[in-house]
Amino acid sequence: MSIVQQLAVFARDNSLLLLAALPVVAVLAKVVHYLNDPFSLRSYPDPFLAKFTDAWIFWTVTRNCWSRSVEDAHKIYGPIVRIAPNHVSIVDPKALATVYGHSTGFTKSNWYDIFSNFSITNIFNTRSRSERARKRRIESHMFAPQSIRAIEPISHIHVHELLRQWDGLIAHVAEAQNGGPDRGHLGATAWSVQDGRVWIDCMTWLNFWAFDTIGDLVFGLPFGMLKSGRDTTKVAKSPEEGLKAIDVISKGGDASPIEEEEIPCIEYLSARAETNARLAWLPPTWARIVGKLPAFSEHTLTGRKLAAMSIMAAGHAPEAIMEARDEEGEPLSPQALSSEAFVLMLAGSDTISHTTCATTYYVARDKRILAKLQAELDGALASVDSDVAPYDAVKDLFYLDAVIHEAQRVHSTIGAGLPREVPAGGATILGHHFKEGTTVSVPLYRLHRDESTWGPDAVEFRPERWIEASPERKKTMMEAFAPFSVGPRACTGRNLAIMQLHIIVATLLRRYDFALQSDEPLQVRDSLSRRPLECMVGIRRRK
Ligand code: HEM
Repeated sequence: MSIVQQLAVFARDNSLLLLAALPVVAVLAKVVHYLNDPFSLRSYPDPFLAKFTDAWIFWTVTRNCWSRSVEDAHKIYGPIVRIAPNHVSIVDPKALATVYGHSTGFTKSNWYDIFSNFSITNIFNTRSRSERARKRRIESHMFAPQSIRAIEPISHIHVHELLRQWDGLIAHVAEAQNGGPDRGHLGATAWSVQDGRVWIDCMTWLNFWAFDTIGDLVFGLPFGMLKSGRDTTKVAKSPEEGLKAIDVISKGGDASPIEEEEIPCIEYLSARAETNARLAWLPPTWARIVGKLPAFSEHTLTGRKLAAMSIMAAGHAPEAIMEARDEEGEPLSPQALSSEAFVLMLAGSDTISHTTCATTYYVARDKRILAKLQAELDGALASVDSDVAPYDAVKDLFYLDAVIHEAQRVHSTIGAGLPREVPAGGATILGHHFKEGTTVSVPLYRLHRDESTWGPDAVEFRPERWIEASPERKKTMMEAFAPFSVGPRACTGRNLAIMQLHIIVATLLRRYDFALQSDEPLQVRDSLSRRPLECMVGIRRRK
């Protein structure tokens, strides 16, 4: 009998024993990898499990406390912490320039690979410099200051619609006083009347507003969520049919009508983004296997439905995207167009609604801050004949700016450490040398709350800190403030985001008086984006 045959017989006769040995072998492999220390990271302090496996960070993200857990680890272990066998988290503003800056050669790590629909790369997850530069040129033009200003009137349409709905809800207060109902629903959203105010979940409404706006601004395709009060979007029932239609449209033809269905796209996008942020920490084969387990069945479904949504959006893509060319000078394929549409839809909606919700929460929690902001807005908008604040009238207001900065700092909508790979030849960060291929990140939530930069009141929401600071102090603060990240992979939509935030915060906080139901901290799902779960506010008209 040959040795192979002998092994086969042994395996057959001892299958149970071998099965039992598998976990032991897996653990031993991790311990050997740790002792071998291929990236020379053993000297860095770490949570125990993180020495051996990505399971610590996977579990942290699964429990929806990514930023908070990494912050806790830094509080215990100091500014440089190993959070996975090959991943070091560094809290120091000086590390930002090296890890994310221009010309340092760091690339996005393979954690981003999972963030693609249609299995092709997009502007968010590509690691190719030339592909990213090409796509960025197109989108930089779309989001340049002059392009943004040109679309401001479209942005106003959706703020007007939000005001119309909220004014309608406030009318229930008077009706309830005259014997009308004191609770009910508008679309899928609940309202109730109490203490002379109508109480609503502003997170839900801000989501509707942000999705309608980005759909309209970028694709000329408002979803109509504000009008219906529902998270609902029409998509192609069959993604394949949708792709064929885009192919026809992009070649100048007229596509025949395709069958459509309605999906809750906000719910699906959030669920998909959260699951991706978890699975991305697993090796690719494991991610594929785990993603197919019954517990993740929603993941496959949402992937298909969201693909259909991005296909619909791509069918309406603006000329700038439609005219884009690939490396061979060919027009982008329907899949590539849809993949870009997906990124813009996701990156440009949630982030804005989460930041606006957090700003509203922090301002409503403190009557002094609310009154001070309203006084500034009343002065600046006294002669403006429009319900919606024009950007020109509010873009340079000191206190409004300070409020938005402070909300971005304290809430940190993107609070995670965005993982980057050390380039060929290795890199030295704060005097520590890291080998090529090591993953490093600077956790934004922790950076935004580090007492060594922000002082003993770092966790407090105090907009005044931005106004009182001396020029030197302000410089130090700005160096540690990176809500849109920094360097070549920083947020492409930053100008649009800043304009949107000024307009919506100024308009809502001037028109309405806000109260919170309780002093409880804002509950968030803390994944790649820190998503407020619910924010119940009592509103009434000020004037
Ligand atoms: C308050 C709102 C926003 C915040 C806090 C924000 C934050 C960020 C951050 C931190 C990144 C870097 C992500 C990474 O490296 O993994 C990013 C990237 C990006 N953002 Fe935003 N963003 C906001 C709004 C927008 C808007 C309105 C758009 C466009 C419609 C947009 C489009 C993008 C794109 C395309 C990228 C990928 C850029 C690249 O990798 O080269 N974002 N954003």
